Amino acid sequence: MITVERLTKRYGGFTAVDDVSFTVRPGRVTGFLGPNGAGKSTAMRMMCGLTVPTAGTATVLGKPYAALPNPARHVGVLLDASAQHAGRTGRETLTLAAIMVGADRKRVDEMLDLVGLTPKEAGRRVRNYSLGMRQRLGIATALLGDPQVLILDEPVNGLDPAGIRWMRSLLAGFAEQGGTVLLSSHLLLEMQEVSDDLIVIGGGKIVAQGSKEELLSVPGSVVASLDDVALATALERGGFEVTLHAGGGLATSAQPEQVGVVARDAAIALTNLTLAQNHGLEELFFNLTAETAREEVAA
Ligand SMILES: Nc1ncnc2c1ncn2[C@@H]1O[C@H](COP(=O)(O)OP(=O)(O)OP(=O)(O)O)[C@@H](O)[C@H]1O
Repeated sequence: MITVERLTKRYGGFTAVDDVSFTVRPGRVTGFLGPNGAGKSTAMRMMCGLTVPTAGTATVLGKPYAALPNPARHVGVLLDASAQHAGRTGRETLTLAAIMVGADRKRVDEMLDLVGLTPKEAGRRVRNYSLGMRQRLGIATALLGDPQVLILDEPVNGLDPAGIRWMRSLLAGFAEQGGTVLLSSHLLLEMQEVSDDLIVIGGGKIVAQGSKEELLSVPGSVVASLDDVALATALERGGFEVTLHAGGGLATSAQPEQVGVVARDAAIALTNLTLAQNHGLEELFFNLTAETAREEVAA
């Protein structure tokens, strides 16, 4: 469990993270989404004790990260896959991490195997790794201490399609065993696939949070009839919201069967009736962050 309460970070007069509160639950994969500069990395760094908050708190498993005894045993962190020592081999990187964490040395081979780095690749220096290989090594390091919580900044960045699929099943498996996963990504469709819960941030503020189902469900219908004006009046009288649909006809908060009943009672013939289309995370993302994106353009 990660609990963030009223977390704020100011750099001079600029507020990078603005009074942010959320909970990341165990047993779930939580996606942290937002446009460039939204404040994702800053918030994650504060959760891991790397950036000091101006105000508010972030706790992991009930304690500030820095107060956890041997934190890598509890929290696996991957904030910047490029930040690994370029002159060491992958195996050396993991072996050193195992010594520091106090993990059994045989975990090194287990983790290399888990993240799909071959013995030959593990023997190469990190400076010769592709971004995807660095991500795999970063994940191996994060998992080394057998943590209950994972905090991963853009972990699928640089992974090929097979790597993305592998990461998806790894994170789902981790959450299934009761682990807590927070990951940020720009890959909206990927987030839609992998996440159970979503937190959307824009301009340093949380603009939406909830389960994927809650955030992506668009209850309602699109309807056309022989008399849309009369149908709109009848629907509104029934307590439903009605707007003009961009593609013609009406969009309403009423479910198709409710539209059918209203139309029947008002003796209006329908010419088309469909469940409202769910345009997915991409549309949600652009709608929710449009205001901050416009501000950025205007600035
Ligand atoms: N040390 C710093 N000093 C001044 N401003 C900073 C500092 N660190 C981050 N910022 C600013 O805070 C804002 C949020 O940055 P952050 O890296 O958290 O965004 P992000 O959502 O992770 O973006 P991206 O997706 O591009 O990585 C940006 O405008 C950034 O320039």
